[in-house]
Amino acid sequence: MRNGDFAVNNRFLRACRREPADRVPVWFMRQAGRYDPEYRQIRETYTLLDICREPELCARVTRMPVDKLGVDAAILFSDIMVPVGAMGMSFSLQENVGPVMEHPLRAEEDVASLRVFEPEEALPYVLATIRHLAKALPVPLIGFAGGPFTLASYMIEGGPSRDYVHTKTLMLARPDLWDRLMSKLSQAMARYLRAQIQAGASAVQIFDSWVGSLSVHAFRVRVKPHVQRMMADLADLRVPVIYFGVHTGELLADFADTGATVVGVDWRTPLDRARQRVGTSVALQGNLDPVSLFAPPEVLRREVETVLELGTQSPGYIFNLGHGVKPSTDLAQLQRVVEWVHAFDPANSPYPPSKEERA
Ligand SMILES: Cc1c2[nH]c(c1CCC(=O)O)Cc1[nH]c(c(CCC(=O)O)c1C)Cc1[nH]c(c(CCC(=O)O)c1C)Cc1[nH]c(c(C)c1CCC(=O)O)C2
Repeated sequence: MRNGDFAVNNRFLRACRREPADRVPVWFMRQAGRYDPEYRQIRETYTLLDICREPELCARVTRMPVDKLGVDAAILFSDIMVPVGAMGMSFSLQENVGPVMEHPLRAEEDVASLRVFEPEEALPYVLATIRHLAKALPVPLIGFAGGPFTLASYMIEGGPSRDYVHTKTLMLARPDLWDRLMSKLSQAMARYLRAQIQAGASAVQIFDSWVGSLSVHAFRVRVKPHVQRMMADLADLRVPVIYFGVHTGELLADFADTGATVVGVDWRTPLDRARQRVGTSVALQGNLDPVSLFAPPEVLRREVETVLELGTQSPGYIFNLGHGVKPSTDLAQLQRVVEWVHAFDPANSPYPPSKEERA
């Protein structure tokens, strides 16, 4: 049994499929993290990668926001860099910086030596965590992987970047090598996501967080075919696949055309405009500005309702932030947001859905 099968009426999975749900479903990117004092306490003893390698602890951390916030889905606690290690590249996760590679990828041989790993052999602890969670969680579990552009950017830059000069230079100067790198990354991540789904994940999200740094043309020619292949590789499993990045306003139509079930939207693009761009074949997820959580509650409430009103104008909507929860966020603000989202009645929205949609 796949996690989530227990609830055919599950609101998160229903919204992914653009089916009517009793309430608007809500979860938060980075919902397990430093805003939670209990998480910070665990991090005093364990590194992030220690947590990932310890299935019982990792399952506990994954579950914490479900119990504390009342969200409608859990996201596996891990990091997009975990499978990069399994591909043969060493890295560290540096506090307030992000992933830093031991040796950045630059040459032909570096791409050739990347391993398209076997998930059960290379990352058994991730799959053990999912199996553990699939039995115990009261809500669906979202598995995830990094998108090929975002993973390539960390590998090539050697760490976080503002302008992706090395990454884009390789893409422009060596399109053949770039395509080989994209092929390996998308194949490895599709296999990894397949293994997560087979272990019990009910949906998966591809975090291509930084792909919005590309022009529409570069995305179409150099990245989109690989994302389409990933989606096609997973299609037989029939679970929702969410594709997300920031600064992707101009890419949204192409995102919808990858074969994704759900398109994640950052806070810059209003959801009604996002809907015009993606059409009606996908669900939308997003897109409250994570900084809104620092506003006084009454201001936050208006921000949440604006997002809800725009999101619920068409079927298939999942409330989320436009990017991850910031570490200094107040946990009580997240609790309030969940409460307000669940109290929201799409029928009382200024843009009520049709009778058919609410049937
Ligand atoms: C780009 C990216 C990374 N990792 C991830 C992305 C894509 C999402 C995004 O765009 O934010 C994905 C990720 N990383 C983590 C999760 C866990 C699940 C969840 O969302 O709750 C997820 C889904 C844990 C983590 N991964 C990381 C933390 C930070 C806290 C810690 O070190 O314990 C967490 C909770 C470390 C990390 N790892 C990465 C960054 C930029 C950082 C932050 C560095 C810092 O601010 O200290 C790479």
